Order: sequence, then structure tokens, then C-alpha cells
Amino acid sequence: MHLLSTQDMARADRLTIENGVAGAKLMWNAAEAVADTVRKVAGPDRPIRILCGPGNNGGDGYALGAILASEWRDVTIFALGEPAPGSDASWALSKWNCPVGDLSDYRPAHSDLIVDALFGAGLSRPLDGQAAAVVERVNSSGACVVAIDVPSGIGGDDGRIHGAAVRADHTVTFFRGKPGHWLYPGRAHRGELHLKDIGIDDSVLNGIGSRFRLNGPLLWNSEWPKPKEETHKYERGAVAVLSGNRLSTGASRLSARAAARMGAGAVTIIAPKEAASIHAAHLTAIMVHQAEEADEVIERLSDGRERAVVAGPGYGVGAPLCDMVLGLLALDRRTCGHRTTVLDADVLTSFRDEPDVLFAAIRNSDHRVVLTPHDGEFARLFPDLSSNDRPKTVRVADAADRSGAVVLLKGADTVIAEPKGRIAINPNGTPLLATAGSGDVLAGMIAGLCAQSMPVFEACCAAAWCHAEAGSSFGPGLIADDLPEQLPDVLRRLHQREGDKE
Ligand SMILES: NC(=O)C1=CN([C@@H]2O[C@H](COP(=O)(O)OP(=O)(O)OC[C@H]3O[C@@H](n4cnc5c(N)ncnc54)[C@H](O)[C@@H]3O)[C@@H](O)[C@H]2O)[C@@H](O)CC1
Ligand SMILES: Nc1ncnc2c1ncn2[C@@H]1O[C@H](COP(=O)(O)OP(=O)(O)O)[C@@H](O)[C@H]1O
Ligand SMILES: [K+]
Repeated sequence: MHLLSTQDMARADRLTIENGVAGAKLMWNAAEAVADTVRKVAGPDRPIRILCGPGNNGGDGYALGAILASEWRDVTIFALGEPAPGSDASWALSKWNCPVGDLSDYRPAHSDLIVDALFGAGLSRPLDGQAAAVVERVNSSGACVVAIDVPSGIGGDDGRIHGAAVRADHTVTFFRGKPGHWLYPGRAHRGELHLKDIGIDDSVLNGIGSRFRLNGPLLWNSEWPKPKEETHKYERGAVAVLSGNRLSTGASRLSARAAARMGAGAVTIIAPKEAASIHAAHLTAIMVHQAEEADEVIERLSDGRERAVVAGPGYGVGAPLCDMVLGLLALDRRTCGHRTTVLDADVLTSFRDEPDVLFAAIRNSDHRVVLTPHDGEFARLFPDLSSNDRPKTVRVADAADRSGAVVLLKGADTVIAEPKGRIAINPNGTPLLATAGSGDVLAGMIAGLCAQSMPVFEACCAAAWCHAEAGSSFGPGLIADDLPEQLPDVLRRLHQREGDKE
């Protein structure tokens, strides 16, 4: 499913208007769509108070008022400024045949149904003055709020609070969702999201070329690996996971088990001697290979049997890990096929003083690379991209462009970006995933899919989505060990789903 930035959405409107649908018609359709939700939420008797801004978001509010007043409902409008003469909003105001109150006079009652039509896609500066004051009163009133397009004060592109922001119970948006509906804190402010058709044809998406996607099965189901009937375990896809020393072996076992559960045909942990015997005592289906020094590990991996390698979880931060990774990335495609290297955890911290060395190695490598930082690791590798001054989506996309890797920035609103390409936001995260080792599982899941030749961006998106599904379907009490065991159930349900379409 595409998401549209405010700029993309303006282009969708423009293309639709050029194709002969009047802007006023789109506004009326938008108001009808909001009216549907308002009727359901307000029931027959609740007083409806519409707060209109000076732009087209306010225009939607005036048109909504006209529709609901024609049904003899108790509707009042309070406005901030007037629509520009000749605008669609000014036309909508002409359909509202009752007085308009001043926004500063509105005192919300708990029983009101408030419609927030102050600002939508056109928010151009932080809320202040009357707008900020009314948002404060609305939020503390306890009244039910339906926001039009986006809760006022939330940036449609970045999901951030600009000055102050409405906390809505419902948000009605048009044609496609916006990144700000899915990035926090906007995601927490929007309440239930209602996506409505207002007469914009899907074909305009071709003319827009939006980079933004909402992650979900539609994005990657068609690339899901299906083993051939006559396959064997190495052909199906093998994974290697590099283990830390004897005191930190658990992380690599979590990654390995997750890779196997995602369908990799063979998974091997490569570990130094003392750690290898600990693994051997724990493992059954997962194989263990003993290798002491970086040279031995690279020698073991140079025959190309494993099409995906996980490095970082529990390995230990330091120069030996940097050398190992640089050695791995230098392995030749002729011997290793189209290998994917998933660099997680300690690898990301180990390169904090010389991230450009890592990025140069990635760009010069024959292999596909995935970086899976959390916020702290992201700040170490990309210090200048870590401040919140630009949307998270754009910062992750810049990190992908700079590094040459697919970058998956973990968090409640995980963002995945490919170099010069798509940017996906994961919708189904649960705070239950905030448990030690859950990131190690995710790294293994990505490797498991990449080893089966799933394209790397799709593999990252699919893994993030399935990881979150595993967390929420297991429920309270979840620890990282439970995630791989939950995957068969997630995968079974996934493959039973009927293909919904874009
Ligand atoms: N034809 C279209 O373009 C359609 C637009 N629609 C609606 O139009 C909205 C976008 O309309 P606009 O582009 O007019 O933008 P908005 O209505 O979101 O806001 C723009 C207006 O608000 C003012 N403004 C921005 N930030 C402010 C602040 N912090 N304090 C005070 N004033 C501020 C601007 O100067 C401008 O007058 C969408 O969100 C959607 O609700 C829908 O009616 C569907 C069709
Ligand atoms: N509040 C949250 N909501 C949703 N997902 C979360 C939340 N907190 C963490 N996660 C997810 O949990 C995982 C944690 O990974 P990471 O920080 O690497 O942990 P660890 O290093 O302990 O394995 C990531 O996939 C992240 O997206
Ligand atoms: K709004």
C-alpha cells in the first residue's frame, strides 16, 4: 500500500483536477466521507462542533457542516480566519448558511463531538496563539474528536508535533495514508484511521512515483520463497551466524533459530572453540562449526554454501569484528553467489569511529548488505542523520543512500529503506517486542529469507512484519526465545490470507 507525502497528495489532487474532477467536488466528497464517520460516532443526538482553519482543511469542515445541518443535526462552526476568496474552501463556506463563531470563543463540553478541521496537509509552521490554545482546551475536555485528514499540529510527513497537536479518537483521511499517520507521535495522536475514497483514481499513483509504503503482505507476498519440489537443503538456502565468545552465545542461537524457522534449509553457527562446545550442548537442528580466528571463519565461508550471513549479535565490540566484516564483504561473488550479509548489533557499534570504512566496503562489495540499527546504533553510524529535524523516513533513506545497504531502523515505528528506492513504515509493532534478544531474532529472520533468494528490501519488510505478528500473537510474557517458536503459526496464517489488493 502506498503512503503519500503532503507533496505527493497535492500532486494526486492536481492530477485528478486536470483529469476533469473539480476541486470543489473532491472537497464535497471528502466532507461526505467524514460525515459517514461522524454519524457513526455521534449517533443521532450528540452536538457537533466543527473547528475550521483558513485553508482547504477548513473547507472540508464547512462542507461537512452544510451536509450535517441539512439532516437537522445540532451543528456549530468556530473558525480561525477566513478562506481566501475564490478558493474551494470559500465555495464550501458559501454552502454553510448559518453564523460562524470565533475560535477563541469555543469552550468544549465533554458531550460535544468535535471535528478538527483546522489544518491538514497545509500546516506550514508550529501552532501558536488561538490555535494552540484551542488544541489545549480540546485535548483536556475529554470530548470525542474526529480529525479531518491529520490531527491539526501533526506533520503529515514526519508525524511530529508542531507547537501543539490535537489528540483525535478518529482520523478520516483520503485516497492513501500519509507517513505522519504511521510515525510516532502522530500515530498515537490519530486514533482510529479511516481511509476513504473521494474519487481520485489509483492510476494517478503512476504519475506520482511515491517512495513511501506501508509495510504489509501486499508489499512482499509475491516474492515469498517457495521451495521447489526437488530441492535440497543447501539449494533451499543456507545461513551462517557468527557467534561471540563463551559468555555470549545466546544471541547467535536466537538468530540461527529464527533463520531456520523462516525456511532456511541449513543453518550453521560458526564459533570459537569454547563457545562451540556450549552451542553443541544446546543445539539440535542447528549445526555448529568451530573456527578460532577471522581467517578460519572467512575460509569456512568462502565456498559460498551459505547465501546469507549474520554478523554482530553477541559478538563483542572491537577491531577483530571490523576486520572480520571487511574480510567477509571482500569475498568474491564468483565463489559466494549472491550472498546477503546482515550486519547487526556489535558490528554497528564497532564501526562507530570509521563508518566510512564500512560504507566503502559495502559499496565495493559484490554482496547485498542489510544494516539493522536501533536508534542508538543509528546515531553511532550516522551521527549527522540522527537529529529529529527531518522526517525519520527521509533520514533512513539518506542512510541507505550513503551506506549502499538496505537500512532497517528498529523501533515502535520501524522504517526500512533501500538505496535510492522505496521507504516502508512497519505498522504492526508491539511494545512486547521491547525485550532483550528480540533484535537478534529479527536479524536471523532477514537472513533466513535472503538465503532463500527473496529480494533484500522485501525480505527486510517481511521479516519486520512477521516479527511483530509473532510478538503480538504470543502476547504478554513474551521473551525473545518465544519469537522463533511462534513463527510457524504466523507463517501458516499468512499463507492462508486471501490476497487483498492495493
Ligand atoms: N482539492 C484539494 O486539494 C483537496 C484538499 N482537501 C483538504 O485540504 C487540505 C489541505 O488544504 P490546504 O493546502 O489549504 O492546507 P490547510 O487547510 O491544511 O492549511 C493551510 C492554511 O493554514 C494556514 N496555516 C498553516 N499553518 C498554520 C499555523 N500553524 N497557524 C495558522 N495558520 C496556519 C496557511 O497559511 C493556509 O491558509 C487537506 O488536508 C484536506 O483536508 C480535501 O478537501 C480533498 C481535496
Ligand atoms: N515499543 C516498541 N514497539 C514495537 N516494537 C518495538 C518496540 N521496542 C522495540 N521494538 C522492536 O524490538 C526489537 C528490539 O531490537 P533491539 O533493540 O536490537 O534489541 P536486542 O538488542 O535486545 O535484540 C526491534 O525489532 C524493535 O523494532
Ligand atoms: K485536521
